[in-house]
Amino acid sequence: MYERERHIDWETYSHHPDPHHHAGTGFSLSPEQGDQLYLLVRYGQARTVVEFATSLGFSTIFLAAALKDSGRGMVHTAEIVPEKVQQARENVARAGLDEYVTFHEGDARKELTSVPQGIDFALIDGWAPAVSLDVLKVIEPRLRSGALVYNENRDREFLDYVREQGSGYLNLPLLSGSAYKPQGELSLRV
Ligand SMILES: C[S@@+](CC[C@H](N)C(=O)[O-])C[C@H]1O[C@@H](n2cnc3c(N)ncnc32)[C@H](O)[C@@H]1O
Repeated sequence: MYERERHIDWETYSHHPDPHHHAGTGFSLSPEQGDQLYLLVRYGQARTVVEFATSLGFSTIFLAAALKDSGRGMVHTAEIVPEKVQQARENVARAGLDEYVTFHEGDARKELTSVPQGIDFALIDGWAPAVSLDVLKVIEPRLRSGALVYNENRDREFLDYVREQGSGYLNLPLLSGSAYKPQGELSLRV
């Protein structure tokens, strides 16, 4: 899944805002961050997990593995690029985790409105700052008290929102130990 990323010069890289321009590139989080997600989901005994966005299914696999290893649960994951959804389905199936994943193909702002109440854990990793905050607002009424939200890209609008006084979140920058994706933001819904 890292094949194309390995050839990107991140110093000079300029991101095209249309996700359909990147059908073959995962922009996947690091294995270290995958391990962090796995641990957080296991520790929180999460059952209902939401993910924005699937991409090629790398983070989905860590989230679903945590649910499988703790006994049950479902990852509801949304992705707007159809080719990526297809590849992610194959990757998740190859990992033997398809019964723990519901794929939502389309815009996460619409697709994630059908996720059930009582979300325990959410990964926000869309690389689209305004969309990240929109997605948080879509799922917010269904976050249980004590739910964790992990924003992988620390989007500015998102950080301003969760850090505002009285926001209903407690926040913590989380180091991943990875040079590629060094830091995320973990927010607890109070
Ligand atoms: C950084 S990648 C996600 C990486 C993934 N979490 C992983 O670690 O494997 C961001 C993804 O968000 C998708 N995306 C961007 N805007 C979206 C939207 N409005 N709805 C759904 N997916 C979107 C892109 O197509 C891209 O695949």
